[in-house]
Amino acid sequence: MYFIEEIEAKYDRSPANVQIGGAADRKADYTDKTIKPQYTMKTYDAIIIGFGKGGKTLAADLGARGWQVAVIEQSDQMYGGTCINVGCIPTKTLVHQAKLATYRPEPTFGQRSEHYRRAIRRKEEVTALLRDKNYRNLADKPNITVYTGTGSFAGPDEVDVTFTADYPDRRDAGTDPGTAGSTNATSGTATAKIPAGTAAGGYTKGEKLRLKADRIFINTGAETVIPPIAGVRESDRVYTSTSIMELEELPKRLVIVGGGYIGLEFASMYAEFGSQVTVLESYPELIPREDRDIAASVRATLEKRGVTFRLNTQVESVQDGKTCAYVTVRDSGNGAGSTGNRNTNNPTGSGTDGSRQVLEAEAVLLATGRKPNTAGLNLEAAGIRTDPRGSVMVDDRLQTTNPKVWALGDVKGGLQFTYISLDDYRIVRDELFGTGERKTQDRLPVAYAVFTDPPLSRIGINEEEARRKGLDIRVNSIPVASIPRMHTIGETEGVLKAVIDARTDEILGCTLFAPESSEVINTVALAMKNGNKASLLRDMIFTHPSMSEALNDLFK
Ligand SMILES: Cc1cc2nc3c(=O)[nH]c(=O)nc-3n(C[C@H](O)[C@H](O)[C@H](O)COP(=O)(O)OP(=O)(O)OC[C@H]3O[C@@H](n4cnc5c(N)ncnc54)[C@H](O)[C@@H]3O)c2cc1C
Ligand SMILES: NC(=O)c1ccc[n+]([C@@H]2O[C@H](COP(=O)([O-])OP(=O)(O)OC[C@H]3O[C@@H](n4cnc5c(N)ncnc54)[C@H](O)[C@@H]3O)[C@@H](O)[C@H]2O)c1
Repeated sequence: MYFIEEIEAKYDRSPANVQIGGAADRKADYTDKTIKPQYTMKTYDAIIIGFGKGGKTLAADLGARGWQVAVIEQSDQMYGGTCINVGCIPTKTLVHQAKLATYRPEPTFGQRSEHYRRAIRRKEEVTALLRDKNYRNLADKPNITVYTGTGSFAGPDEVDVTFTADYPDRRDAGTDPGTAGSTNATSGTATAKIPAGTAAGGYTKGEKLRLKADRIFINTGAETVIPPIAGVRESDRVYTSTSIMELEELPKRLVIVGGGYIGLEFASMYAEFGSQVTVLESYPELIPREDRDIAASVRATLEKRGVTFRLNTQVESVQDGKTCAYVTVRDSGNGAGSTGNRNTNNPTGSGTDGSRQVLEAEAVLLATGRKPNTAGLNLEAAGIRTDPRGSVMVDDRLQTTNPKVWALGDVKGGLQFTYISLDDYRIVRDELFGTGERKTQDRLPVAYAVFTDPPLSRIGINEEEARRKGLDIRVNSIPVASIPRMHTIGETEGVLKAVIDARTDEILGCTLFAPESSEVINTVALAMKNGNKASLLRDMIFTHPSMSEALNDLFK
C-alpha cells in the first residue's frame, strides 16, 4: 500500500496540506495532534540517493552554488559511503596494521590476537572520525539536508524517504514546533549530530516523506553477492567483508570464498595477522585478467606468507559445528590449478571423500563479488532501466533512461572504485555547469591497485592482451630484487612489467607487483594520460633510493 494511504488508514483522517496525488483539497481533521503532516511533499533543486563518493562530492558542490539539496542515506553508520565505512579506508587501515605485525612477529597466537583486537579498534576510530567528518561536511551546510532513511522512487521526479533513524530536525519541512539540534543521530562509535534547525518537530523511524526535484542522482553503491551455497545464510561463522571487520577475535583458520580483489586483500592481511588462510576459487585460474607470470608471482608470494590456494573448487555447503564451521568443497575437473600442497599442507583440511573434502575454519569470508544496490529503489516508477546484471543503465554522460535522473558510482556497473565514482561526479559537474563534453570514455586508461603485500598495481593492457591483439610490442620485465630501495627496506619479492609499442615507443600498459606500487603506478598513469613516450620515464630524474627510479630501468 502506498504510504499516505497507510497513514490515512491508520488514523482514518486526511491531512490538510498534502500535495500528493490530488489530495490537497481533502478535509483536514487532525484530532490527534501528535500526528504530523510529515508527508507533505518537499521540493529541492537536487535529490541525491546514497551518500557515496560521487554523490557527496556533488552535494557539496551544488550546495556551494546555492542549490537546495537533499541527500538520502539509509544508514547512520554509512555517512560517507562504502569507502569510508566498510571499504577502502577500514581495509587499508587493517592492511597497515597487519603489515606492522610482520615487523615484530608475536610468538603466540594469543599475542597475535591481541594485536588484531587493537587493529580492529584502530579501524573503528578511523572510520568513526571520517564518518563524522563526512556527515558534517554536508549536514552543517544551510542548504543541504541529510535524511537518514531509505530512498525509493515514487515517480519520474519524486522520491520517498522512509526514515531509518529518528530525525529530530525539521528546519525545512516544518509545520510543527518542537525540539531540534541536540539529538545524537547516530549509534555506535560515530557521533555525528543533527544540526540545529530553524523550525523543528521531526520524524521518527519508519515515517515517510516525499521529495521532488528536477534533478535526481542515484549513488547507492553495491552490495556483497551472497552465493547460493547451502548453509551460508544460516551459519554464524560466515562473514562478508563488512561483518568480518567487526569480528574482534582473530580466526585461527579462515576460509575465503573467492580469489578476486577482496579475497586476495583479506588473504594477505589475515595471513599477516596470524590466521591460517585458505582461498577457494571456482575459476581454474587465479586473477585471470593478469598475465600468467604475474599471477604466479602473486600466488607464490602469498603462499610464502602461508596462504593456501585451491582453484577450480566448488563450495558445496557450510555447516556450523561447536567450535568451527565445516566447509564442504569439491574439485572440478582434474583439479588442475589447485595448489600443489593440497591435502598435505592444507591447514584447514580435515577429511576427504573422493573429490570432496571438508575444511574446518573458525570464520568463512564470502568474497564473491559485489552487485549494484538497486533493490528497493523502485526504479520502474521513474522509468529507469537496468541491464541484465541489475546495473542502472546510463549513457556516456551518466544519464539514465529518465532524463531527470543520473547514476554515479558502483550502482551503474563497470569498474567499482572510489575514484571512478569521483570521476562520475566530474562528468555530472561538466554536464550541469561546463561544456557537457566530458564522457566516461575520457578517463581511460584507469589504474588500479590490489592491496596485497606487496600491492599489485596495473594500468593499460598487459602482455597477453597485446599479443592477442597482434600488436608489435616490446616487453620489459625486472624483478623487485633489482631495485636498490627494496633492499634498504628488506622487501625484494615481486616483479615489474611494462608493455611498450615497439614502433612508436608509446606506453601501452604496466603492471607492478611491488612495494609502494599503489603510489608509483600513478606516475605511469600520468605519463600515459599525457601521451608521453616510454623514453620520458626511462630518462626521468627520480629521487634515490626510491621505488620510482625503477621506472628508469623498466622503460628502457
Ligand atoms: C572491502 C572493500 C574494499 C575496497 N577497497 C577499495 C580500494 O582500496 N580502493 C578503491 O578505489 N575502491 C575500493 N573498494 C570499492 C569502493 O569502496 C567502491 O567502489 C566505492 O565506495 C563506491 O562508491 P559509490 O559512490 O558507488 O557509493 P557507496 O560509497 O557505495 O555509497 C552508497 C551509499 O548508498 C547507501 N544506500 C544504498 N541504497 C540506498 C537507498 N535505497 N537509500 C538511501 N541510501 C542508500 C549505502 O548505505 C551507501 O552508504 C572497496 C570495496 C570494498 C567492499
Ligand atoms: N583495491 C581495490 O581497489 C579494491 C579492493 C577490494 C574491492 N574492490 C572492489 O570491489 C569489487 C568486488 O570485489 P570482489 O573480490 O568481491 O569481487 P571480484 O569480482 O573481484 O572477485 C570475485 C571472485 O570470486 C570468485 N567466485 C565467485 N563465486 C564463487 C564461488 N561460489 N566459489 C568460489 N569462488 C567464487 C570469482 O571467480 C572471482 O574470482 C571489485 O570488483 C573491486 O572493484 C576494490
